[in-house]
Amino acid sequence: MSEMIKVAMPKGRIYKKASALFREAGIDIPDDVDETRKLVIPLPEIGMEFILAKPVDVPTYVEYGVADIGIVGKDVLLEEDRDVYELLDLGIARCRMSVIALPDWQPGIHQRVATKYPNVASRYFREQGQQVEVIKLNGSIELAPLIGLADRIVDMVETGQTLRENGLVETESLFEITSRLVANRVSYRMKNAEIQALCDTLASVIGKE
Ligand SMILES: Nc1ncnc2c1ncn2[C@@H]1O[C@H](COP(=O)(O)OP(=O)(O)OP(=O)(O)O)[C@@H](O)[C@H]1O
Ligand SMILES: O=P(O)(O)OC[C@H]1O[C@H](OP(=O)(O)OP(=O)(O)O)[C@H](O)[C@@H]1O
Repeated sequence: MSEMIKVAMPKGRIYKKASALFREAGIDIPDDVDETRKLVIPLPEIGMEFILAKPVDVPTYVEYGVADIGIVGKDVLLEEDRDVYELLDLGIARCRMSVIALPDWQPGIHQRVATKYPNVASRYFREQGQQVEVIKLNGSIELAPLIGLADRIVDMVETGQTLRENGLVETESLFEITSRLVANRVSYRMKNAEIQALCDTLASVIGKE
């Protein structure tokens, strides 16, 4: 008998794209979970249980092994630095992580950068030899340069609409971001057949949707 796989699934943007990919691969999962308040969704017919998590917490559940696998943006993996095994680039929820500024931005003596990704931003500016103060925010990051909290931000750009509507410009693109399938290291050994089968099934439809 094959073992049940516990999957940490991020609610929100990624869930919608991931569910389309699963369905394309012939795995029947709910196409939306925004309506439900239930956090643990048993799916015995496909041998899985979904744990509906905040995107940023997915690597934590997987590292601790309370989820065997998870789906998470590369941005979160870069920021959280959790010990998980990155199995597959799903090619979904594509965007980029960039440095963004007001069009007339000039490097000053004391520079401040606002971001949801303080570890990534600090690492990047250190590598560039730029001394900056990094300020952690949790959303609406584009506000920071508009109202004078920071000179620049590090944030996600997808369509560029948020930048355009707020008169901001992208000065550097740091990383291309997509969602990844990650696994707990022990689960990957103990439930290898099931996890590898899922990986192969998803791999066969990546980029086709
Ligand atoms: N335009 C985008 N802006 C931000 N993240 C994006 C974008 N496009 C794709 N992504 C991916 O989606 C993930 C964020 O998903 P979502 O916006 O649902 O969550 P969140 O805002 O981090 O979560 P929550 O609001 O629940 O705290 C990112 O980690 C990234 O990998
Ligand atoms: O290039 P675009 O297509 O405009 O997408 C980028 C925007 O989307 C995300 O914000 P989100 O909607 O998640 O809101 P938040 O910043 O409040 O989390 C991101 O932080 C950018 O602000």
